[in-house]
Amino acid sequence: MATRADVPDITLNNGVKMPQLGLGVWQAPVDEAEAAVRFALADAGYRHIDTARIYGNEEGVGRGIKNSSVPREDIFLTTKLWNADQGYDATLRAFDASLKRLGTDYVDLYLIHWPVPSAGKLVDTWKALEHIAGEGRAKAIGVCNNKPHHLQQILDEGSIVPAVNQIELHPHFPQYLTRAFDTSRGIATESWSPLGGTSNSGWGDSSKPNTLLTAPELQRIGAKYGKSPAQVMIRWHIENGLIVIPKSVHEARIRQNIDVFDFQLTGEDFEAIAALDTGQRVGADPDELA
Ligand SMILES: NC(=O)C1=CN([C@@H]2O[C@H](COP(=O)(O)OP(=O)(O)OC[C@H]3O[C@@H](n4cnc5c(N)ncnc54)[C@H](OP(=O)(O)O)[C@@H]3O)[C@@H](O)[C@H]2O)C=CC1
Ligand SMILES: O=C1CO[C@H](CO)[C@@H](O)[C@@H]1O
Repeated sequence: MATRADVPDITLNNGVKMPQLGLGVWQAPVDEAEAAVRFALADAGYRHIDTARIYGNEEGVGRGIKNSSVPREDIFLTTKLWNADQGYDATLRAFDASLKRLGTDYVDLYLIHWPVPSAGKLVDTWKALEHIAGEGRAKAIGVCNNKPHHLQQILDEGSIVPAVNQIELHPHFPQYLTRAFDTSRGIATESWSPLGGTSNSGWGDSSKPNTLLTAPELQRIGAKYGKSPAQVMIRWHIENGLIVIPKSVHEARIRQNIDVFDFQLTGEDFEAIAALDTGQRVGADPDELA
């Protein structure tokens, strides 16, 4: 069984250490999130949880953390500012409300959820995150769903370089360009929907079935190591230096998804996975999400 000691840390650009693998909880109702978080922390060796205001389960995540009996300081907790709360003052209020729901007095990482170009509030919102970081109530701050031209606004007008850019990233959509930009600016890239996402996941017309979890190529690679397609994909993110947050609410899968530290992909495996690039997102294009 994998243990906490198996999961490497990524050192962020401000020196904060972030476990490279965590548990995502999008679409987990509050009670399921509570149970999944408790199990992941207390029984499966996870020390990193990814939630968001918009997931509606911050209370459950907070309770799961408390019930796990793992000390808060040993856990890396991320939440995110929702689009409707952008703007300097609204962000400060939204952050306080998230902390209250989570039952904690700090988060390890606070992220702006979408750039929302049509609102024109990205930089003001970023300045509020800088204020929160200055108070020590977020150990690190970052963004989600930023293309290089969104990040450039923050780099030009902000004082702190984002620690993390959390973006859609999986074998169908490997995001080479944004990854290269992030790396060149010292920003860690974190993969969302790292397994290709949940089928019919609520993205409206852009919702697509998950074809990666049953992909014959990933099954073939996994068979060599006694691993599932999900484990092959998680290993692919890890070996690519990406932070990865697979979501599951099932105990066996939560355990399976952290059991990826006893095998290594070969060059041929990487080539076969690279061939799965279709350029297809499962989620929204950040320039189109208003
Ligand atoms: N910043 C952003 O804009 C976004 C961030 N995120 C974050 O990223 C996380 C992960 O992305 P998400 O979209 O949830 O999708 P994932 O790519 O993590 O896939 C989750 C789906 O895969 C299933 N699954 C998980 N493990 C296995 C396994 N071992 N074998 C078979 N099926 C499995 C889950 O089912 P089950 O639960 O039933 O096991 C679920 O249906 C989110 O939970 C959220 O925290 C996600 C979207 C956008
Ligand atoms: O993280 C995410 C999942 O939930 C949201 C929708 O409800 C998305 O917009 C977002 O990117």
